Amino acid sequence: MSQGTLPGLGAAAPRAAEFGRDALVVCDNLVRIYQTGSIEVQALQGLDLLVDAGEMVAVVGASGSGKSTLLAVLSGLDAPTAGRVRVGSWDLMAMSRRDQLAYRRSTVGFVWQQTARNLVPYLTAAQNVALPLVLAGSPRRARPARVAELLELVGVGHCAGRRPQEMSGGEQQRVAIAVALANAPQLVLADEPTGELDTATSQQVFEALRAANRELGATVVVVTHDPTVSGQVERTVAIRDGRTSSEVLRRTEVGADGAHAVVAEEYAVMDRAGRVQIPADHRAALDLTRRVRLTLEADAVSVRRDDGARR
Ligand SMILES: Nc1ncnc2c1ncn2[C@@H]1O[C@H](COP(=O)(O)OP(=O)(O)OP(=O)(O)O)[C@@H](O)[C@H]1O
Repeated sequence: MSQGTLPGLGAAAPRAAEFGRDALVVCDNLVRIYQTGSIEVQALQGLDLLVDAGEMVAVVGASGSGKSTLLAVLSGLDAPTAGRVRVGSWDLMAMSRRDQLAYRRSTVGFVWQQTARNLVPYLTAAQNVALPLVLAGSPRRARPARVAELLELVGVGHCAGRRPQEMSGGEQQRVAIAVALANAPQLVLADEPTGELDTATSQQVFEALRAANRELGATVVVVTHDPTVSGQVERTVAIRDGRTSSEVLRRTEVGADGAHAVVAEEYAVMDRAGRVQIPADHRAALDLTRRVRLTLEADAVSVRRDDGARR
């Protein structure tokens, strides 16, 4: 090969597209190991997740599967042990303390499960929503209109002058969403926001998150055990053992009679190394054990039991 061809070859070689280049949230092979004494817990074990700007995504999974750890990483409160995590233009692995503060004030809003943790108890709803505006140095004159707009958006304008103990749990959570939205974050993270609420109240809190998504364009990632919430978003991501294992996509179809029906389809998630987790019930039904036979077909890859000698 002559030396003269090398620059030409370099120019022609396709560059591997960066994983999730156009996504707002990129989690690439995230690992989080907690060390308590001699015990090591792998809370995230190579988790990949992409969320596009404007999406509303529910994250579900058994207790201990790593959901809260994922949200803590995305909120900038916790740092992963390895991997790559980016939100917008922020590389969360390489943030100084000052960056972390700026990130939390400008880019991300957070709603916790415990209603008491979200609001300052001795401030009214309006004062709670104004607080992040004050901390971000927003002009004093613009604040009352912004506060009123946000409280109206989440349906608790009537609570403006009340302190948290003078509101129901659902009202407090909706005020908490308004607080999270105050500085117009690109990303809103909610960890079990309806965990302490009954079904009817959960629906109101979910509607407030949906308003943030649809009307303000905020991208929302909500961790939930609540089927009322996970059943109403277009994408539900399931986490198992610190990895994304499956996704349910929902779309609305209009039938011949004009009626709307939601169609939900479940997909397994393939990681970047090509690994797919076969659900336990599928494995049990076909007695799939350690070794399986893979066959490439015209439009599918089949997975069959190894009927050869068991070793
Ligand atoms: N600070 C910590 N120190 C040690 N281990 C931790 C810590 N935080 C979480 N873990 C462990 O990491 C794993 C994942 O925890 P995580 O809270 O992310 O799960 P989760 O899916 O949010 O669970 P839940 O639904 O019960 O809130 C668990 O085994 C948990 O015990």
